[in-house]
Amino acid sequence: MAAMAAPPPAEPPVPPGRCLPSLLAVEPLLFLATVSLGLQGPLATQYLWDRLGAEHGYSDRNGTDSAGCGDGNATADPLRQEVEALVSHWNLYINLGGFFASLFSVTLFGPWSDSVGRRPALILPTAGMALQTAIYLLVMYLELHVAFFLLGRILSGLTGDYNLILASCFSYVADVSERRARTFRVAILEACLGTAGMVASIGGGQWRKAQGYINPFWLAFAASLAATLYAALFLRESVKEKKAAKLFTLSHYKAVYRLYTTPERPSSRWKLVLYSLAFFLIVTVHFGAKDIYVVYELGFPLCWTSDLIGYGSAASYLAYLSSLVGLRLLQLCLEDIWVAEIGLISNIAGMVVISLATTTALMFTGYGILFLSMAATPVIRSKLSKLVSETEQGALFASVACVEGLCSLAATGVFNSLYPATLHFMRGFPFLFGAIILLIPAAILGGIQIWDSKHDYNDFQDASLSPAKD
Ligand SMILES: Nc1nc(=O)c2nc(CNc3ccc(C(=O)N[C@@H](CCC(=O)O)C(=O)O)cc3)cnc2[nH]1
Repeated sequence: MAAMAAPPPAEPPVPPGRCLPSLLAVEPLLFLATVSLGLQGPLATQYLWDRLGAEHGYSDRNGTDSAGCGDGNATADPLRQEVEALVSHWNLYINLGGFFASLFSVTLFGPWSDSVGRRPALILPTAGMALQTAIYLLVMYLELHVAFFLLGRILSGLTGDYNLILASCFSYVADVSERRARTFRVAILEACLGTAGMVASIGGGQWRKAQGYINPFWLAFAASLAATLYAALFLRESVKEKKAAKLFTLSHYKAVYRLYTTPERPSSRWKLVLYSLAFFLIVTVHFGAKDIYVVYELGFPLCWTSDLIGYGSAASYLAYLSSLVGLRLLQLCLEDIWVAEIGLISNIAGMVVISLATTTALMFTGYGILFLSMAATPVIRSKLSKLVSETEQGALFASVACVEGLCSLAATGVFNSLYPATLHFMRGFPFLFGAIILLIPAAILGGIQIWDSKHDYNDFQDASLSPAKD
């Protein structure tokens, strides 16, 4: 693609008359919000288990951890099956409620933030998350009906939820980064996400075992409140030309629609669609694999105990950090898109090894091979961001956040039903399936790059001109 002569963005001015430090880093906010989310998810599921189990006279304190190793006794208990079904139904209602509420709000607030600035679009969803955690705490203290979980999630969904936080953070980074440095800045943000996930999942699990739900949930509340205060008091605005804009108008939805229908250049339209498709497939496979790691590791022949499962989870989160380092090093000698291809190869190879893993050593080898697997998504995010103008970043990342919400639903649906259906002929089949699916984004990214380089060749009519790097 020919380099557009975009000037590096000027640092946004510090608002006059503010005495508080004004930071240009959105990373701490994403870290706090992700810790809060990462603590809440498993704790809420576990709470549902114990509450619904107690209501139905089933008292297995270990809940989901005690699936047993290959003997099938634990899963054959009809009461257990009933509770399992209830928990997964409630989880599904809560997730669907949150998804549909945030679908409307993210596509409203995202484009709105292109006019009024990113800070309002960060304060609102973090406050919504704090409200949700507060409602969950009330449910736990007062033993209210679990349907209040759904209410809390829908209220948080209406303020944009975690999806809007992600969208606003990535738009923020796009606002403040130079085009060439963007991929790495996006990767840093993703690494924050991974580190926070690791802290929350390992710390949260141990803490719950020691003290129950309430205290870790207070931390989740504190983390989302801290994120809100950070956005309100410390974060500097990144949108350079703010203007007042009405919130409740259809024009915000139209801005998202326009992205895909009337982009600056004709070729941008199908590139947006293809990159989004590649993003959808990659993230769906990642979420889907995450969903079934634990059951896969608990079952025969791996039969992992809870501490090994903790190490496995840590290893899968480490991929965010190793991918960041790998991306930086590979960027020294390769174009971004080839770094993404290497990331996908690492992902495919790792998933194949995991699908065949019969021993602990082989399983960890698989996790090891996945060390570059998180390098592809920052490249795609950065490519997408460069296809639209500076004033459309909010709209773009809002649509990417919706794609990510869809990934979550698709992954849960496909991988959670594929696993039990293929258990009898190959336990690791869903991982192999994921590896095969990843060939599609690999082909899409390669195809676009080859098309781009041919296009540049035609434009310049000079075989010696190398394609511009962005
Ligand atoms: N089915 C399912 N499984 C999950 O584990 C899950 N986790 C979340 C928690 N939220 C999130 C959101 C974003 C990222 C994330 O890492 N996003 C990066 C990279 C995506 C990737 O390459 O996998 C990003 O760029 O958005 C992780 C967890 C949401 N839905 C889920 N859905």
